[in-house]
Amino acid sequence: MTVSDDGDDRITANVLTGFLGAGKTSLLKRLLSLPSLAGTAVIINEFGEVGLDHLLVEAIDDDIVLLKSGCICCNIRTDLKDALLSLFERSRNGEIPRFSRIAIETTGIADPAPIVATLSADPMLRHHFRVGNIVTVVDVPNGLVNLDAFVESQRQVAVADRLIISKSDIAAPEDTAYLRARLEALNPAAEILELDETMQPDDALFVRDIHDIVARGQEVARWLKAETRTHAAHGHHHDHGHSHHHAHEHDVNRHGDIRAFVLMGDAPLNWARFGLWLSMLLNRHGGEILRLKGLLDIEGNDSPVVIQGVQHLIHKPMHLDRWPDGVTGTHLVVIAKGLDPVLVERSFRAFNGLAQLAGGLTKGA
Ligand SMILES: Nc1nc2c(ncn2[C@@H]2O[C@H](COP(=O)(O)OP(=O)(O)OP(=O)(O)O)[C@@H](O)[C@H]2O)c(=O)[nH]1
Repeated sequence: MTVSDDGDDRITANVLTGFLGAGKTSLLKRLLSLPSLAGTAVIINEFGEVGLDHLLVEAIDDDIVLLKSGCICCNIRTDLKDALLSLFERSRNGEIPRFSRIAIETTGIADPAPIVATLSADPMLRHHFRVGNIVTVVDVPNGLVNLDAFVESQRQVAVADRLIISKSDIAAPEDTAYLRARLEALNPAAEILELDETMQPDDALFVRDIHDIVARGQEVARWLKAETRTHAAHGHHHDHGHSHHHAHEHDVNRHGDIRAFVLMGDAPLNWARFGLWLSMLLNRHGGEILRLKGLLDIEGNDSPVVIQGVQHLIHKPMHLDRWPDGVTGTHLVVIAKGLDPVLVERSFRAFNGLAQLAGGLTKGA
């Protein structure tokens, strides 16, 4: 086991998700061939009776646990827990090599949020594991259709820290560009990388995350870019009647009722009051909030507090040693399904003692 920069010696669990056939196993194989990721155990959740993927991931035979009892998100969270704890025990007993990281590849039709919830909410699991980057693969040939047809596909994109566009080698460049625009609109805080099967991924995909002190500033800077993106998307939305737009551009923000927006604070927040507001929001709307990430300006603190969560779970807040260049004030990126950003913004401002904005929300997508 390795001790990370922040002194946390838990095993990092990376969730790898993406729709059926998107290229998850292929990406995982390439990642596991990197020397720096050699000490990675794998759990693959197969939908259906016969699991084949484990035959494809040869490098790591013994450390693979195959969950066959259906979709991980609805009925086998106990299996996931058992599988994780069993791997942990076996490595501690010396039956299998020690591992410092675990990759959980989900079935193509899973909503990954409950997997993250299992990892972060179960006290035993939380003691041994922490959630690292959630990586979602979306392929160009089928990605758009899947996004339109399946809410699971939208959710996979919405919760991701990294979005991988696959199969651009067999697609038209304009389709790849359009998919990228859709992904940016759906999850403006994620990093988007194009990686086809012939390209070797960087280990940073798994390794560089918000827990890494060196990467933390960069990671937060990316979240803050979301503000510009949601803003641009918002403006775009109002523009869509103009005839000079390419046909694709008309519906780039069409992703059901999932949308990203940014809450901004123009004065320092009271930590207790903010915590209460957030608890109330998550109690009531935890299922609708797919992802929440941000930087908080807290009364009495010179530097910002980083906060992030998936659905109703908020990870332990972390400090950033200084404000990123050019950034001041609270910025909270919310990706939610079926929530009216104007109402969330109103309650955020009212509860935290901030003046209401004239004209309502200014930064919504
Ligand atoms: N041309 C091309 N083919 C790819 C790429 N990535 C994956 N494939 C192929 O797509 C097919 C499906 O890839 P997998 O890695 O098995 O996809 P998966 O997401 O694990 O699939 P399921 O586990 O069935 O959901 C395989 O034949 C891969 O070789 C890519 O970037 N370009």
